[in-house]
Amino acid sequence: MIRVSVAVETPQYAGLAPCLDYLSEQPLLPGTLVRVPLGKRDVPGLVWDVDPDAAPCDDRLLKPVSEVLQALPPLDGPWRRLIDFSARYYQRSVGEIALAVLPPELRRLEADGLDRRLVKLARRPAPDPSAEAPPRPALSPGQAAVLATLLPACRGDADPACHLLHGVTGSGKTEVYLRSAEAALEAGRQALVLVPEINLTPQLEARFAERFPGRRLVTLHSGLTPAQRLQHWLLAHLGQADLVLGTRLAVFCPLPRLGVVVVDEEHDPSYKQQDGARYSARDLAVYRGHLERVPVLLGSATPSLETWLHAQAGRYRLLSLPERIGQGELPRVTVLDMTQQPKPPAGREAPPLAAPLLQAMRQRVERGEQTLLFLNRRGFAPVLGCSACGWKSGCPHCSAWRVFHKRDRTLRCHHCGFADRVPRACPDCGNLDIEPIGRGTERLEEQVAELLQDIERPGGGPVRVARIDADSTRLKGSLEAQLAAVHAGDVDVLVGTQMVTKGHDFRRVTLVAAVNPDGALFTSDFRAPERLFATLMQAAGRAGRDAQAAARSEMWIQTWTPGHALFAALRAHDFAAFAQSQLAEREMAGLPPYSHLALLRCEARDPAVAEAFLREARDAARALMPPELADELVVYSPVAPHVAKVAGFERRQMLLEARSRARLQWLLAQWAPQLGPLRAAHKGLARWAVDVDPLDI
Ligand SMILES: Nc1ncnc2c1ncn2[C@@H]1O[C@H](COP(=O)(O)OP(=O)(O)OP(=O)(O)O)[C@@H](O)[C@H]1O
Ligand SMILES: [Zn+2]
Repeated sequence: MIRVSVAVETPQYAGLAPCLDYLSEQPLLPGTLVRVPLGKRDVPGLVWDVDPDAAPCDDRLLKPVSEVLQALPPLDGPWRRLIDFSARYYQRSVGEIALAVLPPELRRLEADGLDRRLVKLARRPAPDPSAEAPPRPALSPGQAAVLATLLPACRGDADPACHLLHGVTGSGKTEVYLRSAEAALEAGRQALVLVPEINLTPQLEARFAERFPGRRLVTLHSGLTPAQRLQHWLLAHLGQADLVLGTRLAVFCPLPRLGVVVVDEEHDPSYKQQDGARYSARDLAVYRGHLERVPVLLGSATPSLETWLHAQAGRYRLLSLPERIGQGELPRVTVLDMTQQPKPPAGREAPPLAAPLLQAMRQRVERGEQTLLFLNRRGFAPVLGCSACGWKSGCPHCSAWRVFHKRDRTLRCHHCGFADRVPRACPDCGNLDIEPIGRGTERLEEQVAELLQDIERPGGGPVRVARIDADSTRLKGSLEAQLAAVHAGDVDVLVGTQMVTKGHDFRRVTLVAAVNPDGALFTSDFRAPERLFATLMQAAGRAGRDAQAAARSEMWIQTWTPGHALFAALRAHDFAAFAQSQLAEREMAGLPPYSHLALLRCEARDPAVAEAFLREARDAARALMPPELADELVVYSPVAPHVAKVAGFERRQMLLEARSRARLQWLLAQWAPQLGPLRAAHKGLARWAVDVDPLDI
């Protein structure tokens, strides 16, 4: 019998070694999928590289491997190094990450089941390699220049590097992705393309499928059925899929012939996983490129400040597309000072849209063009209140208001999901006059239809108002149908949340308006201005994408803080200026990307339990710190986050801040292993997790 080291899904804090030892009758290559006994169960595991520093143990105590899934080629060395790195960096065990990123179906399968799947897969017809692709557009001069730098690396003829493709909205970044992928494919390699949310951009998938009809394209995201996900993953791993288009989890997809990694909208927060191993797929994509010596292409009109700083410092190669395709202009930005708008009569609510904006919308309707209204709040009203006694629709389980949804007459908590019917009268005083306070997309949709009801469309009939948000797109296929209606011109005004601001190539929209985006600025998160700027710039980018209409395209912003520097930069479409001013502020304040953070989060029913755990964790971290590092590493005391109570659990968090990534990693490597045992001493603690490079603070 031969001893093998196996990664199984045990959390790091369980106090077990990163991999467990088992016995096998035959030698097993690292990366082989096996099933092994653990406790009373049989669990999936991956044979891992033997750690030369591991303590020797007695073979007589070891159990044999239960089953070897021979039919699956072993996961290769670069894949295992990516997992090793992720585990180390995000403070998880190797097995926790390695198994968690396999398709759930694969983890369940036994050897027979896997064999059957593979036979079935082999019977699938391969795409016809002679299928003809539609003619490609001639490159713009900007695209040609960018590709001259990129293509040699995608073919494998030049040194790989990480590139930032900073291209304004509508500058044709997708065409650059397509050509980069094409170069890799022609060199016999595979391309990995990451997108923030695949369902939001069915257009992108369609464009890739259309461009490469003779190639096999697979998608990987959480919306697939377990069987589809396994099938797509297998095709990638077996080298039969040439292109993988997926969300953050696809960064871990095994690709034996990887040739290029593209990360579209690299600034998007959804690249960061918010539970389990809280990894950043964008950051891991960069690491993977480095590891496998393939070029990485990060694309955005509004890069994250982390990426922008890397590009400025020359660590990433900066490629720019400063102009829209067809020399189309970017929309003219108007900042509407809401403090200067006429006051409504006493006792009346101000209208949702200021008169000049409404006028601009009327013009669009009359010309048969579309307007997009962006309001980042779904539901009818964020709160319901009683004017007599001051009662408000709080959530009994969270420190948050419940949102009034008019369509099904419910009050719903967007944090814990708790919902019930809207009361007929105030639950506290019985007053019948309970009113919505504020406005969400549902209400805006209703109000816009009312405000525009007196105008006639050129085609006849009333103005058609539609809404796209998480509520209107709950049913499968409904988002695609609604987007198709917008593309077909069957909608005059589209009201929506962030969902409508991202990535869509709307050809008929000439006016985009942000209705009161200020709220986003008044949070304690230091990234709030960066996020809002990106959102507004992306939203503006949905207007005037048809070069012929670009000159009359506009972006309007209704704001109570028109003096904010963010709006001046937006008016000038000057990302660089905005980034520079934000970076200067961050540097002064010692915030990322000039410092590096880790957060320990936890929750308990009793806040005292959460706080006691964090206080001890804090003291443990401080005890580890040599005095000479006092100004390089700061360990903060526990605090409550913005929404402190969710679903009956009190949340608390504590922050570690370091001058350098290496220092932070050094501290984490010693501190994190202490947290498991520490947690055991705090009965009543429900959950806890270390979040390295947290996004929301
Ligand atoms: N070389 C080209 N010739 C003609 N049309 C092009 C060319 N490149 C891109 N386009 C078209 O220009 C439009 C905008 O391109 P694309 O959607 O790639 O922009 P983008 O930079 O990704 O924008 P965003 O950041 O807003 O998503 C698309 O309709 C695309 O088909
Ligand atoms: Zn709640």
